[in-house]
Amino acid sequence: MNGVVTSTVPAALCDPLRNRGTAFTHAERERLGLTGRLPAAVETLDQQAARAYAQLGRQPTDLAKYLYLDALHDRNETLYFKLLLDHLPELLPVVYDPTVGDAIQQWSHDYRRSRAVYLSVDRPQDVRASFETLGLGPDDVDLIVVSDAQQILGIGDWGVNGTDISVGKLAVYTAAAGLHPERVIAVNLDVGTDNQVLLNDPMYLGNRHARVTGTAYDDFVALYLSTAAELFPRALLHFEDFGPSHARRILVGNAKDHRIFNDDLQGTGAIVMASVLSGLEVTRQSVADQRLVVFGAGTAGTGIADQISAAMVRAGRTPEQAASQVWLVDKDGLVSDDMDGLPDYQSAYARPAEEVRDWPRTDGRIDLLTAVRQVRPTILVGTSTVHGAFTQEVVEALCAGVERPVLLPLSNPGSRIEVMPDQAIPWSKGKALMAVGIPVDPVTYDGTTYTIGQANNALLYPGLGLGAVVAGAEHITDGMLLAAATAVAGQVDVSEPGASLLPPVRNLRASSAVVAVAVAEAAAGDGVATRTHGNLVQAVQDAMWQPAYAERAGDR
Ligand SMILES: NC(=O)c1ccc[n+]([C@@H]2O[C@H](COP(=O)([O-])OP(=O)(O)OC[C@H]3O[C@@H](n4cnc5c(N)ncnc54)[C@H](O)[C@@H]3O)[C@@H](O)[C@H]2O)c1
Ligand SMILES: O=C(O)C[C@H](O)C(=O)O
Ligand SMILES: [Mg+2]
Repeated sequence: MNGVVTSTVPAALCDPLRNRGTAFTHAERERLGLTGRLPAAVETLDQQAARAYAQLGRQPTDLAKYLYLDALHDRNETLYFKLLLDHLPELLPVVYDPTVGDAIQQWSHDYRRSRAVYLSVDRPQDVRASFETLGLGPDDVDLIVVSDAQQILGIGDWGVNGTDISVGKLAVYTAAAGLHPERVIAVNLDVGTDNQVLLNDPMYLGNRHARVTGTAYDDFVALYLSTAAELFPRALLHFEDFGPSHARRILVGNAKDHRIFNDDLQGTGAIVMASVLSGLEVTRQSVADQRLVVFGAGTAGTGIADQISAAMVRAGRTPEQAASQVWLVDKDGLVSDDMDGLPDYQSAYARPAEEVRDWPRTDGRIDLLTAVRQVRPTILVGTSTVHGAFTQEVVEALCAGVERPVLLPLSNPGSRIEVMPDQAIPWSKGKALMAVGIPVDPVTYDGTTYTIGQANNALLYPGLGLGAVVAGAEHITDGMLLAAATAVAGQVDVSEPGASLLPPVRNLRASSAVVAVAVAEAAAGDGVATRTHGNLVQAVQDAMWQPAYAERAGDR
């Protein structure tokens, strides 16, 4: 017995939420059974952070940095978030997009451990027990991020490797908006994978069969939803990176009964709405008068079309008029109503075949360039995953059509983006009002420096989630999404030439707090709030977890 005890790492050093390593005082070390198990120095969190940051700096690649931070996350959560928060613009691209995409591709090879919950379609009887192992009660969980990893970023199906998109999204929730790290759960729904590389990789850690589909898939998602909602009735259920055929169906089918949020549809739609609102500040136009072309009409693209057309309706258009100001271009070209087998999320915006009968075609399709020439869009969005799709010709045609087009190539990661700003800004002669999904450097053209905002849902969903939690919102309403978008756009001053359309990542905590207040107000206005607060600004501040050691070691 003795031998076992002395060779075991003490519990206080193993629990990442309680561990404070060399910051434990001597009295705490004694109380927690750590006497003699740490070097003599007693450090502050700042001293530890300085060492960790130096260690991080010695990692040779972003992927190595990701793995270093991942291990730190599993060792000492306070220190991890301290580091993240102190260096957010530098580290967000490491723990999140784009590096998380590389990490996911390597995940089974790099696997050490993770606190995520893995739910296997082959063991539905384990779903409840898997959550119960966490030892959390009905009031203990604010948020669960789940992914079935069918459409990770723009890199497709990564099966159980996609676990880290849930982990990464949660890290951003905590870093950006102070969601309490102990009150959140990352979940992977392992329904198999159609990724042949994974299925033939001896290291692959997930279920080694094709994705289940049909009723078996639907039943498993329903089981997840009902179990999570029953065990953690206050939790917001965030869906991430589901495939296009499932994402919308799951959201629409369950929005009435569950506190459910789809980030790729709703979060992306809202951050794009924020970019558009800022762009309209520059052009001094109404959203009601916009013409939107979406290239890549999947989950994100149609979510964006929904949000922008909903805003047109709020600005006075009928739903039919709003839909008539949207054009979708997908693999088979411009989406028109004579196409066979259109998915429902595209058919809502299909153009009448009659209207486009005389438009020029290439190989029978109306391509993006033609659509841009014909429509003269005021807003062009890219969510296609097709790198380079916004060619010089397309950008020039866009600028020939309107004075200051809004240009949003949003595909992630960088290897998928439709065009980089350092190309598009000169091609547009500085006219395009741009934002992109990944962090990029400013572009100087003709004496003006253009700061490119990051139209990534990460600038929006953390504040949205925090606001929903503070309000105890039963649903995420369109009003809450628009409030979030308006609050984000309200934080930028676009009067200077080249100004960013979105607030900078370095202000993300403050920006998220502003979003949270607006969202909680909208939740109350829409009648979905279950908690009221005398002073909402203070309530939001109080709800934001800070990376600092609690008074008494061992307390969380
Ligand atoms: N910036 C953000 O916040 C954000 C949010 C969500 C998604 N995204 C990005 O958007 C992209 C799409 O994500 P998704 O979840 O919507 O994926 P998705 O698979 O649901 O949609 C992609 C769509 O592009 C279409 N497409 C593929 N090749 C095409 C081509 N050659 N021409 C025209 N259309 C083509 C597909 O048919 C599909 O409809 C990804 O790169 C993702 O990272 C960005
Ligand atoms: O995860 C991101 O970086 C944004 C978005 O959710 C995506 O799927 O690309
Ligand atoms: Mg996503």
